Amino acid sequence: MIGRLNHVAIAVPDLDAAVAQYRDMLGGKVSEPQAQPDHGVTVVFVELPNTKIELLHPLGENSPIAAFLERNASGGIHHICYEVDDIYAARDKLKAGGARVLGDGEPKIGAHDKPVLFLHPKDFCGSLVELEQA
Ligand SMILES: C[C@@H](C(=O)O)C(=O)SCCNC(=O)CCNC(=O)[C@H](O)C(C)(C)COP(=O)(O)OP(=O)(O)OC[C@H]1O[C@@H](n2cnc3c(N)ncnc32)[C@H](O)[C@@H]1OP(=O)(O)O
Ligand SMILES: [Co+2]
Repeated sequence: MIGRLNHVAIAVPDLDAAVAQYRDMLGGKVSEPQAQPDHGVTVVFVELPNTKIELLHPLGENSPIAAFLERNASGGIHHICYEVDDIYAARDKLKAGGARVLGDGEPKIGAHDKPVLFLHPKDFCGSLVELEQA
């Protein structure tokens, strides 16, 4: 069911510093910051030849990454995003298998303008999983 690795997300306390580090020290190709108010984050993508790194910074009052950054003051790997061919079929299979689909269970439009869903980290080896419609 899961396909390509779309991105690995890193929550960062200082987005400008993270962008400078990825661009200037690591030589990465970085995007402009994109506000994602529906997701409570601002994102910057670092494009690698085989995947992307998503730098995440909280946006707004109830950001879902706020508690994570409180626990990880210097930042940390926050989620991994796999592509799936049919996000509704994937969701239904996961729910039937007892996995917790976060939020109201309906896909939201993600940073690539495609539907995304999140799965509870406690159900997947302690790692928050994002699924993105391929
Ligand atoms: C733009 C879009 C895109 O790419 O298209 C995005 O990525 S948006 C990216 C941002 N959006 C999301 O993350 C949406 C889905 N995320 C959520 O709904 C939330 O972040 C939760 C996953 C439910 C966690 O929320 P919160 O940290 O407030 O919950 P909590 O403090 O009660 O934590 C419950 C337990 O899960 C653990 N926990 C929390 N976040 C975790 C993470 N990212 N990775 C691994 N473990 C994690 C905590 O340590 C805790 O474990 P213990 O109980 O053992 O202490
Ligand atoms: Co993501």
